[in-house]
Amino acid sequence: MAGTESSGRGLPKEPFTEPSLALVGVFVRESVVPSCRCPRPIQIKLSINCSFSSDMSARRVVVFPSAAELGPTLAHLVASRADKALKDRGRFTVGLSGGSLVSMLSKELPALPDLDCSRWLAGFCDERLVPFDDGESTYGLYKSQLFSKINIPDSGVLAIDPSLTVHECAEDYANKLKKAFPNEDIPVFDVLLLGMGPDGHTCSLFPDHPLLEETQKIVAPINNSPKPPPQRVTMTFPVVNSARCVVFVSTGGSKAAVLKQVLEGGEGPTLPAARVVPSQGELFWLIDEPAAASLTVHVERQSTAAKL
Ligand SMILES: O=C1O[C@H](COP(=O)(O)O)[C@@H](O)[C@H](O)[C@H]1O
Repeated sequence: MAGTESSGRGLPKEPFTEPSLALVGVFVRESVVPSCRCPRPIQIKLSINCSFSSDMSARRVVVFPSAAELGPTLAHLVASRADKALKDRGRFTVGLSGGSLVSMLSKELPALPDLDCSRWLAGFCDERLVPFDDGESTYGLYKSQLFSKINIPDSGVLAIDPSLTVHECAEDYANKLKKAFPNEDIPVFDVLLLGMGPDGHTCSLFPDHPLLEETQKIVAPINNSPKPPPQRVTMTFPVVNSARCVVFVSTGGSKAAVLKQVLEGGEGPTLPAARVVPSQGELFWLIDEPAAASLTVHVERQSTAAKL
């Protein structure tokens, strides 16, 4: 929706547009129609409802010429939210995703000058249930490509235990999150970094899967992932939508069709990525021109390292 983009915590940016406006006028008076003998009250209700969904007003879709030009902005965004979190709460909590994000973050974060990750707590939005030395292990990839290059302590990384069964693993990881967020029923991450598959999945929340309706668990097991490997654990929507800031990164022409469906809607059930609507947080979609090729919604265009 053009002109209703927002920069933070659901507050409209510019031009100012009240996200929800409801005017209800009720007039009650006695009948003054001479021919009417009964002094029955006449009640007229006027109702004007202008509703803009707050999720739409909070979303920012930012398009870069290429993935290479998007990367530095992603790193700046993470670093700026980290600075704020460290000032406000003394630590920065971030949820990482696998897939194409691993290499982008591993290149861009260590390139930032003066990045201090000593008070970071990094978890995983989803994880594949494979040994850490398997090429499919998201933790394994981040350990070798990113954690080895930044000063995050081992205690600052919340990893799964791949020796457990998938159900035990989800429960164990949920307990680790609860321990890390002792004052919150649902962990509130400062930033969640998400990817989206060409089928519209995000985390390991796949289209038409019963896990999309999970409201009780904060982490769920999945035994039948349509994308290999089949056994995974994933954060659920209650956690994803509680974050202070959610950042999707989606690049390449193979994402164009699904991105259009997710950002503009269409026929059929709402895809998992479109169900990411932080209840009070920021929502960014950082995409490149090939991925944005079919979009008709309002987008912001940036050519180089932008400060978001
Ligand atoms: O399997 C997964 O895929 C998604 C999307 O990955 P991408 O390579 O298309 O960006 C990823 O976000 C998720 O963490 C991962 O487990």
